Amino acid sequence: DKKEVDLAVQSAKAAFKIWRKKSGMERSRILLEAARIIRERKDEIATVETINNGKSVFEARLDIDTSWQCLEYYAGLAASMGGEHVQLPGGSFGYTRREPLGVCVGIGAWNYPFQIASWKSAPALACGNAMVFKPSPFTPVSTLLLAEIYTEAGVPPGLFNVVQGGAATGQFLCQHRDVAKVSFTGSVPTGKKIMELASKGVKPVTLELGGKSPLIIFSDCDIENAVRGAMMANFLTQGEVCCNGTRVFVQREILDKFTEEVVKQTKKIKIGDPLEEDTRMGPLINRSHLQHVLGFIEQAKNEGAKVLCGGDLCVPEDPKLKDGYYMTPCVLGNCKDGMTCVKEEIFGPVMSILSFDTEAEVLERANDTNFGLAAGVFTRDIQRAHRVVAELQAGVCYINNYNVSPVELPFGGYKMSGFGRENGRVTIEYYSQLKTICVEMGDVESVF
Ligand SMILES: NC(=O)c1ccc[n+]([C@@H]2O[C@H](COP(=O)([O-])OP(=O)(O)OC[C@H]3O[C@@H](n4cnc5c(N)ncnc54)[C@H](O)[C@@H]3O)[C@@H](O)[C@H]2O)c1
Ligand SMILES: C[N+](C)(C)CCCC=O
Repeated sequence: DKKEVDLAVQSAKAAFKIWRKKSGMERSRILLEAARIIRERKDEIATVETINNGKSVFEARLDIDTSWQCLEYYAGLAASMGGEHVQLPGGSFGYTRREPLGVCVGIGAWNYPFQIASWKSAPALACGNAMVFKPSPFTPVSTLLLAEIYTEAGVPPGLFNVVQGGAATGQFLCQHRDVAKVSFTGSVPTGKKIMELASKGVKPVTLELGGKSPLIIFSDCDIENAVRGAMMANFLTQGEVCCNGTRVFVQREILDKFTEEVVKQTKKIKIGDPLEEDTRMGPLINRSHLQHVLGFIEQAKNEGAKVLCGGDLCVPEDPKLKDGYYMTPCVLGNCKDGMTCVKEEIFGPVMSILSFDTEAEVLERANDTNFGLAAGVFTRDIQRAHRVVAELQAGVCYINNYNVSPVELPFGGYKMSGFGRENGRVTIEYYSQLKTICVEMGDVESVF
């Protein structure tokens, strides 16, 4: 509630006073220690994440890898954050300092709970800020492990605080007068509300929102690779991934061959207990979301799409899983641009296949959306690959791969998929502010 939010912010504010005085090297050492502990506890954290979210433990381990890698990356940058020196006439000069913002708020979605908390807190802390983080109420647990780890690694108590709650708690955080910035990951409707709330206090925001990304498969591609790419683009974390390439545009010459192979591979995905080593798809986040996703498939059928596989409620054989929120991953054929399944973010394991003939046509159709988070292209023609990504209206573009996320590269959207970035060097700019200092070496030349 409001009182707890205030306590968390005050505690972060007190810790910020200590943390901002530390040198970049000192902050770096503590972040590296936190990264080491995450690596050491990787299996345990991944297990908690699987119980938290339902994704397979195999995949959760990959999320934990990108989390400690992010801490290591910003630990590496912490000591080299600096400004510039500018010479002015008469021996005068100016310089800039890159300074932290203060108490930053992180608000997370439920699909990558530990990873989102790490991707926000690592650059925030590296820049000298404190953070109060609110995970989704559907996945409240794993972020607490991150707080425990930061404390064990040596950050001042309160520097990374976790508050639990839903929309009301998030609103208190966005409106708090001692909060300097809000970084949000979640849906477009919530992102708009957060931007509005933050604007009242003129607080900068980073918005990592939803998507409906295109994946373009040209007939000269390596088909096996393209099929693997399309699987990566659609079925990680039960399809509950913001940057998924759910509009799969396939050039007509290879449509049948590609579709046959993608359906074959989709049917092979092992669904079941996400804690088992060979499971590759667990349950969706909750019953209402499962119904929501199944509803999109019904609507797709009504609008003329053809279910090529999956799309059904799934009851695994294991009796302990009978009430789980499982569904079979779905491939939809005969899709057209105007269908709901092609236009709206489904956030479930549903791939829509569309055919195309020419490069110009597919670019026009791929960009015909309000979203702009990601896009992909599969081709062996390197000139075409670069020409196409230059035209795609998306913040993250993949050539001959999809949904990999090296932390060295910035991640974030165009258009209604948000603004600001996570990861990469540029994110330092989103968690710091620039101070200009102008130094006079002569006398004041007053105009009065
Ligand atoms: N671009 C990205 O990096 C990225 C990553 C993951 C998920 N997403 C997007 O997130 C969405 C799914 O996640 P979700 O269902 O948790 O999203 P959501 O918008 O419902 O909730 C996200 C977070 O915001 C909080 N919240 C809800 N209403 C709020 C309000 N009025 N003020 C402040 N906080 C509020 C929630 O409690 C939760 O912590 C999808 O649209 C997906 O594409 C984007
Ligand atoms: C790690 N991925 C797959 C690129 C997902 C990033 C966060 C999106 O929901």
